[in-house]
Amino acid sequence: MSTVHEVDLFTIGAGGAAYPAAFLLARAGLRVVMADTKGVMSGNCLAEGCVPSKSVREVAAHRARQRRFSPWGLPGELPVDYRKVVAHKDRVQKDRYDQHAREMAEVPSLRLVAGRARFLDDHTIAVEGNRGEERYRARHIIVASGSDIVRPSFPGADLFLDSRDFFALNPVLTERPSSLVIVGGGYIGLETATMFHALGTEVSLIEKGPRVLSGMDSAMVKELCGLLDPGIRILRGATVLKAEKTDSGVALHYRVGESSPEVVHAEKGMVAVGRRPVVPEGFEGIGGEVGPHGIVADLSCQTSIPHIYAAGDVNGISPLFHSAVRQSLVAAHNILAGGRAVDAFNPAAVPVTVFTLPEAAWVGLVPDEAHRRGIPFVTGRYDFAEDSRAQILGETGGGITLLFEPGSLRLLGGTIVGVDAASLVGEIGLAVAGRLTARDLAHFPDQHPMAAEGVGKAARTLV
Ligand SMILES: Cc1cc2nc3c(=O)[nH]c(=O)nc-3n(C[C@H](O)[C@H](O)[C@H](O)COP(=O)(O)OP(=O)(O)OC[C@H]3O[C@@H](n4cnc5c(N)ncnc54)[C@H](O)[C@@H]3O)c2cc1C
Ligand SMILES: NC(=O)c1ccc[n+]([C@@H]2O[C@H](COP(=O)([O-])OP(=O)(O)OC[C@H]3O[C@@H](n4cnc5c(N)ncnc54)[C@H](O)[C@@H]3O)[C@@H](O)[C@H]2O)c1
Repeated sequence: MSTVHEVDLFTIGAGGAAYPAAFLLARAGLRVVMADTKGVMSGNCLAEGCVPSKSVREVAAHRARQRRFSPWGLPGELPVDYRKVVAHKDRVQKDRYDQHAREMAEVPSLRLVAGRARFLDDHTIAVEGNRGEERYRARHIIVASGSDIVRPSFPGADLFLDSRDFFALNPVLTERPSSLVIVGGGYIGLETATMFHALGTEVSLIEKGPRVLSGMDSAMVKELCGLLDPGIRILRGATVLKAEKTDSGVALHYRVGESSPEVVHAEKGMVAVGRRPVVPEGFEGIGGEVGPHGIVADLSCQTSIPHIYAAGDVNGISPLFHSAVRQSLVAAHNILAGGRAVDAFNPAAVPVTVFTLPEAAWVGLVPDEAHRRGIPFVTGRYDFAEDSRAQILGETGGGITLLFEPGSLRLLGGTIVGVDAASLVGEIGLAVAGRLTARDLAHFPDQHPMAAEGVGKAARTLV
């Protein structure tokens, strides 16, 4: 029988849902071990998600902006050397892995073990790694095992790449395809479509639902779709029938509604049809509750087993990196409080951005949700057509829509489509979290000439 290591906190996974808690509790003097199959800290955000996809996206955004600037004295069409784009992406990933290794080295009481963790009982975990099995007995556990790619099952789907093939370190895709067909019109499909179109690839996107970005506010999505480059071919309500290999790449057969089957040819295909939570082996066997969106946890991140917390993508509450980080800290605070729920995750103040070109972002209450829940609201609106920064950049489409509680004019939420949306949503989110009112926003002297001026101007339509 191997030794059982006694620890205060054990995390399954070492991504954004794990390491903020691990660092906090290790610095507080607790014995902490993180286990991750990758053997490094950072999870999928750095391995194949947020950071690498946005490293490629920013190059594409620069090229799109350069093309728009061509009437104003800059050469228009920049050539793209995609191998160097990938090299940049890989370098950012490596730099961040090095940075995280240095951060780990500063906290000697924190250990990271490489291997797959599984529950033996509600306090005991086995980790299967290169050196065989190690066992840990933990007072507290955070399950932070994240999510993984869903691969669709249509015939020939294995011919298609996925987001890992595009964005992992040393990825499968190293050359820019001349044409790309993407299955799935969610976050990853639409972000990838707009970035590769901006890099010069001919892009078709096939979405099975009646609209792309389903589940997001319909007015915001409609405004965004009106601003996407019409050169991106988007087919909605389409059923994929099969994919085949051709001399020049792939052929995807699909049908829209009841119409006759059609085919799209492309050099490469990508599937982006969602992610599913990864529940560690043994969790259900020890009585842990799992629902359709992953491990069932409340907003204090506690599961049905009081000393086991679940944070990040694995609980399906808000599958975003910054939500994972916040939930990790919520779990840590509640563990430090002896299992009492002294802290809770607030899903009503989480900024979200779809990093398309242009961007769309929202936080808190949005019109569709307000209608669905019967919540009354009044709106303040600012069009980027009037905005000095938008005019300077030639990006005058879209605008800011803020939702306020009638009477008190407390800010409940907002949507932004267009210039700097991903940055503006942070300011609006902080105002929602801080329970600010239209008057507070109207009186704040946002900087000129930046798009944030629009936040105050939208509020001033009501006070
Ligand atoms: C292409 C792409 C782009 C994205 N872009 C954004 C973005 O711009 N902004 C944003 O906020 N979010 C983005 N996301 C989502 C973001 O990556 C996730 O929300 C975030 O990584 C969740 O963190 P996590 O710690 O919960 O899980 P993960 O990052 O998935 O980490 C879980 C870790 O646990 C490990 N693990 C799993 N099971 C076990 C086990 N049994 N034993 C040991 N280890 C295990 C996994 O290997 C993994 O390293 C993107 C995702 C993708 C795929
Ligand atoms: N900017 C961000 O914050 C960001 C960026 C990328 C990913 N993410 C995270 O990653 C998750 C996964 O992203 P995703 O884009 O893979 O999933 P998603 O759930 O956002 O979208 C999947 C889309 O694929 C469609 N679909 C499913 N099966 C299909 C089929 N057979 N044919 C055609 N369409 C089909 C769905 O209707 C849906 O529109 C997101 O939910 C999000 O949590 C976040």
